[in-house]
Amino acid sequence: MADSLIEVRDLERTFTVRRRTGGLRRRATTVHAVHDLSFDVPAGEMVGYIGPNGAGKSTTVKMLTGILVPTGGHLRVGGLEPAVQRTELARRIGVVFGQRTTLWWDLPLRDSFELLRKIYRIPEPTFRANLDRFVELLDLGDLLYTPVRQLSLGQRMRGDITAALLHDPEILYLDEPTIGLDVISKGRLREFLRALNAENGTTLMLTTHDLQDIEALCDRVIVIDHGTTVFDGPLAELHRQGGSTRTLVVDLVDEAEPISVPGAEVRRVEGPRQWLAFPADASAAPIVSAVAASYDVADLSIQEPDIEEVIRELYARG
Ligand SMILES: Nc1ncnc2c1ncn2[C@@H]1O[C@H](COP(=O)(O)OP(=O)(O)OP(=O)(O)O)[C@@H](O)[C@H]1O
Repeated sequence: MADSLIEVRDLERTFTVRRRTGGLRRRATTVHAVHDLSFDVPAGEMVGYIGPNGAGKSTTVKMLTGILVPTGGHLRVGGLEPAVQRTELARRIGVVFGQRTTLWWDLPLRDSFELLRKIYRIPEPTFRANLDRFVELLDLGDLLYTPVRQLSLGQRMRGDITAALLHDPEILYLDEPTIGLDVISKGRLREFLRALNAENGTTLMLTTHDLQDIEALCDRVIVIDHGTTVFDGPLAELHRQGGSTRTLVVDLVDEAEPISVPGAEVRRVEGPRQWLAFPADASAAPIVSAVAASYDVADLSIQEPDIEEVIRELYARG
């Protein structure tokens, strides 16, 4: 695809590992961490890259950032070959790892940022404008002179995100950015990332086990398992393929027999409350009308499909 910012074709990465076969013997075996992987990401997209443990997510991101060399296939990021043009690529990408920091542990945040300015040769006006903007948006003002090791996880994450964005990267890779954060911090971070994408057009590739991150941020999801794509499409399509359902929760005025209406099926009854499942891509309106027409209803609510369930099914099938 001509206008893809990230182009991955038939990508392969194998590792040779020596496994004990009993006694002192070891036999070399080949692990296919990434196998026959293909996808494209156009500029400005927010993509969720998910899969079970050991699926090959980190290996893919390491190849995309040039840390690892592919053993086969084709890979271009912004027209560059990551492992060969790693320095050039570094100026165009930002990387954030939820589990470890790229900041200098003993230095105040401000000094870490200053070092990054020098490393990336960020022009002074760009640096100052970006720093001011992110410090304000991420509420870092009071923390600039605190050594990184004294920051809480949420504060450190905001520092790491600022560090990854000071040089105006076109692509931001985020690996478990909300891990360990409380609900409020997660929400603020997601809001910030949405705004970054909308205002700067930054392409986001998000690797996470937190599917709420995906639901909050990504229109598109790539699911990999055993190193290869098992799903690539909109989140809504993932729900559809997973055969997922929405649930209409009906509170009747009095207890009654299970409700019988076309297009929905009673899954549970507890006193006057009944849970009716219907296909996630169907409209709730005719079901709500049918229930209201035939029963005395005190209250109604709709529960959205459980994405965790959908993903679990997909992994189980793979
Ligand atoms: N340096 C390495 N040497 C040998 N095997 C490796 C190496 N790096 C990764 N692997 C193997 O490749 C496979 C994919 O690993 P990878 O770390 O990419 O998975 P992941 O999807 O990121 O998993 P997680 O969600 O647990 O982080 C695993 O089987 C892993 O053991």
